Amino acid sequence: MDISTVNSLSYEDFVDTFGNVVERSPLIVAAIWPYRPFANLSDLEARISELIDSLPESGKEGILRCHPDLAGRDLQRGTLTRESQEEQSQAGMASLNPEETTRMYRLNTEYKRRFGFPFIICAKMNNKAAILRQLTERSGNSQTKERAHAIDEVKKICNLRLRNVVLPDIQNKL
Ligand SMILES: NC(=O)NC1=NC(=O)NC1=O
Repeated sequence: MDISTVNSLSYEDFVDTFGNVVERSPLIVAAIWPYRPFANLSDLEARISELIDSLPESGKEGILRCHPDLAGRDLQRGTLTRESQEEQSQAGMASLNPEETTRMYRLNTEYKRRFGFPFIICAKMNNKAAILRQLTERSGNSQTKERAHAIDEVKKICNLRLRNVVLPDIQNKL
């Protein structure tokens, strides 16, 4: 849809359409609906980013805790959201061998024990090797640095999900 269609949505339709651009956190888009009309896709992205940044650290960590592990319980059970399923599969998380699955589980468990939220990376911008490398490298970060890094990844995931629904700005001008 184009940005004028986005701006014409009722808040119910807006939340129905965009409610999962931040994984399992529809409150975020419900909160920015009153900022319409959005000038373009970038404006919509900026409003979401500003809302996230305005949250206290506990709120940011709450967003992080709404994300499923990569190659974790939800993937195994088939209970991932449609978006997460597609993203994780595309990054090879659904086709790990037993050794890789065990390694992901062990690293994810250690990461969650250390930080109190799951390891988050924009799967669509990475492959299996990059994800494992990042999970290892980022596990050494401070709480503050890692929370900020994870929020940046949430925004990348959000922006890609938005592009699946809203035509990028340039197409509106053609
Ligand atoms: N823990 C995660 O990073 N999860 C995810 N990243 C994505 O890009 N999709 C997910 O489900």
